[in-house]
Amino acid sequence: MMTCHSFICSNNNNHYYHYHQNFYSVAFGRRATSMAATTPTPVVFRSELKPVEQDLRTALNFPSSPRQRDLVFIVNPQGANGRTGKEWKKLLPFLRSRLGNDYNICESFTSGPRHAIDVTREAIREGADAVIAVGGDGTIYEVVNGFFWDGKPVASDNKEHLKPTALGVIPLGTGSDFARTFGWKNDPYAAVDRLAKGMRSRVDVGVITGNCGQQNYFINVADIHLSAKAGFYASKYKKFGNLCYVIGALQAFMSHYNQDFRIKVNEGEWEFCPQVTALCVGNAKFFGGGMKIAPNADPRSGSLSVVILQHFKWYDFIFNLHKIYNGTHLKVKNVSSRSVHSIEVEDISGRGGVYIQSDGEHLGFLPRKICVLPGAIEMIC
Ligand SMILES: Nc1ncnc2c1ncn2[C@@H]1O[C@H](COP(=O)(O)OP(=O)(O)OP(=O)(O)O)[C@@H](O)[C@H]1O
Repeated sequence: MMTCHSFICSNNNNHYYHYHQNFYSVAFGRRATSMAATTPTPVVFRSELKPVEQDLRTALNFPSSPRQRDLVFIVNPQGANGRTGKEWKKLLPFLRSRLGNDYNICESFTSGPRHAIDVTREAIREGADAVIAVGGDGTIYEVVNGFFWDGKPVASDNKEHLKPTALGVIPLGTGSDFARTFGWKNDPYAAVDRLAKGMRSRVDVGVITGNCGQQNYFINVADIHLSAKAGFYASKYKKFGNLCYVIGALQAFMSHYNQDFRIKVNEGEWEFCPQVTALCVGNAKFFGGGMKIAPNADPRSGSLSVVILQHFKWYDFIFNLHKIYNGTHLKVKNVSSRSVHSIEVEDISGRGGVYIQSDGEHLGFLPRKICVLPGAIEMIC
C-alpha cells in the first residue's frame, strides 16, 4: 500500500535519505532528481537501492553526526495556488547553506489534504528537532494536528531526546494569517533566519471537542457560522489571492440567517446569545487574509479570545469591513469580546446549517466544547 509517511533528508555532505515506510517509489526518485539540480554531487538516493524499511533503519542508525538532528520541512506544493512549491525550490540552496551544517535537512511534499498530519507524527516519533510547515494556515493546521494523537501529545520513541520536537513555520500561503500575529510576512528568507537562530517559545493550542468526543486542534482561529461559511466559499477562489475571503464572505451572506445560540464560558452558567452572525475563538489575532478578528488574542497568554458578532446584516459587514481589518470592530454595536479558558456552544435555533472551521479548515461536526491547552507546543519564533 502506498503510505503517506515520507520525507527525504540530506546532511551537509549532500547525502540524501528517504524516510518512508512500506514502499519505495519512482515518484520520490523523480522528486529527488529535481532537488539534485539545486545541489552539488554526490547525491545518494538510498531507497532506489534497498527496501525502504531497511533504509529507514540504516538512516536512523548511522546519522551523519550523532549530534545532528533532523529538521523536517513539510511543503504543500499546491499552497498559494502553487506558489509555495515554486518558492520552496528557490529557497532550498539558501536554506541548506544556512542550516545544513547543524542539521539534517529533510523534506516532504504533501500529496493531498491531511498528509502533513501523518508525516508530522512520524517525524516526531523519530525524534526530529523541529517540524516546519511550509505553506499557509491549512498546512500549519495539519502539522499542529500531527503533534497530537488520541488526545495526547505525540512523543519521540527515543527517550534520550529530552528536547521536544518544535513547530516551525515558513509562511508561504494565500492568507498566512497565523504568521501575522507575530508580525511575520510571507518572506521565506526571514523565516530561515528565524530557524537558524532557533529561539523557542511555548505557545497555546486550542482543542475542539465534538459531540462524539472527536478532537481537533487549532493554533490560529476557530470560528462558527457566517465566517466559517465564508472560509468554505473562499477556498474556491484562492486564485484571487486575499480577495477570496471577501468574495467568500459576500457569497456566504446570500444564504445566511443569524441564529440563536447559547454559550457556557469557563464551566459557568448557560447564557442566551441571540441572533449570532459569527462566533470566533482566537488563539491568535487574524483570519480571512488579514482581518484582525481577535485583536486581544495572544498565543502565549494561556487563554482564548472569543469575539461574537450579533444581528449583523450584509451591509453592516461591508460598512465595518475596514474596522474588522484593523481590529477596531470591538467598539462596534453588537460586537463583544472576552477572554476564556473554555467555551461551549449550542445552536438552539433548530434551523441547523451552522458551519465551523478550525484554522480555515471546514469541520464536519459542531463543537461541544472549545478549550485552551496552555503552552502545548514549543515553537521556533
Ligand atoms: N498536494 C496537495 N494537493 C492539493 N491540496 C493539498 C496538497 N497538500 C496539502 N493540500 C491542502 O491544501 C490546503 C491549503 O493549503 P495552505 O493552507 O498551505 O495554502 P493556502 O490555502 O494557499 O494558504 P492560507 O490557508 O494561508 O490561505 C490545505 O488545507 C491542505 O489540506
